[in-house]
Amino acid sequence: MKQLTEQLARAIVRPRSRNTYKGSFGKILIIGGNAQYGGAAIMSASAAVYAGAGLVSVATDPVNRSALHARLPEAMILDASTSALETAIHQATVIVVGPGLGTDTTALKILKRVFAAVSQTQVLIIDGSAITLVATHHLAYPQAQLIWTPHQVEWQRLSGLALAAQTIEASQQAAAKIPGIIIAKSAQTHVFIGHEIYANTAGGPAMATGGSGDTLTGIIAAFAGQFHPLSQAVLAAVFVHSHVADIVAMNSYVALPTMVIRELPAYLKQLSVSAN
Ligand SMILES: NC(=O)C1=CN([C@@H]2O[C@H](COP(=O)(O)OP(=O)(O)OC[C@H]3O[C@@H](n4cnc5c(N)ncnc54)[C@H](O)[C@@H]3O)[C@@H](O)[C@H]2O)[C@@H](O)CC1
Ligand SMILES: Nc1ncnc2c1ncn2[C@@H]1O[C@H](COP(=O)(O)OP(=O)(O)O)[C@@H](O)[C@H]1O
Ligand SMILES: [Mg+2]
Repeated sequence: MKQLTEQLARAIVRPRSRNTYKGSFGKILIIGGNAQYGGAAIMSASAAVYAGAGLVSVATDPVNRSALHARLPEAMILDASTSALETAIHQATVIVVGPGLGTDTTALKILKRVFAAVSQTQVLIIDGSAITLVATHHLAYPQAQLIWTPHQVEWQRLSGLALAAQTIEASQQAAAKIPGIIIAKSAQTHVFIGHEIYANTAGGPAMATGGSGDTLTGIIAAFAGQFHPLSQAVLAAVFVHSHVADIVAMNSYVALPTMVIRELPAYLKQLSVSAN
């Protein structure tokens, strides 16, 4: 087992080349946020913008329009229930589906449309409600570069492993049957990539607050849009999310997602200029 450390993040978060534009840093589409959980999509999109994504769009319930624009004018918005969803999917390089999507029939319909529209070259991050829907409805895995971000209960649904049975060995065996990268989130997050296992060295109980996982999806998306190879970008994102929360937690009892998001640009700048 390998450790996820700052060294890995430092190696991938480098200064930006001069001859670039917004299209050079990923076109991210976040799909989620129903009428109840609009905040989840806003946190995911905010994390993507603050982690350096070039362009971020949010496909959501239209009820979230004013809140999203007020909180995050950098993001574009579309109604997830219209054919604008398919158009946006085709234009995106990295897609997140699930934060605050919900698990009702509307959510299931949206998820099936996403799975039908994505292509093999696109990165698809499957989180939260989308994981629950895949597990409960036994959906076929889509053709894309998949990244799964289950918390322990979602991992139970997806892998069939009860919480007490989620040993590293059992989780690795279950992960091997699912295509893509699995980020098994907990107080001790493990990332399963092929035959390799990475243990996160950062993070703590200040992160135990709603929206922490939604925030992680945005950071992964932004890193996948900016840095290569994908596996290193994902590993760096997991570390950076938790490490920035640790920085916030030095002076704060809770590392609220919005606080972590606000700290991202300064930490990424620091990483990019520090010697390897
Ligand atoms: N502000 C917002 O809009 C928020 C929206 N959220 C969205 O709400 C939807 C449901 O997410 P939930 O995470 O509640 O998922 P679930 O609906 O799957 O609920 C998981 C349940 O298991 C419990 N639990 C026990 N052990 C746990 C563990 N180790 N890790 C996680 N949960 C554990 C939780 O308390 C919860 O009752 C997702 O789409 C998510 O993105 C949440 O992220 C919270 C914040
Ligand atoms: N006690 C803890 N120690 C370390 N990390 C934690 C702890 N509690 C939560 N986290 C992290 O916070 C995130 C929670 O994700 P998730 O449960 O999906 O949140 P949400 O769906 O509310 O956004 C994960 O990245 C998890 O590793
Ligand atoms: Mg979650």
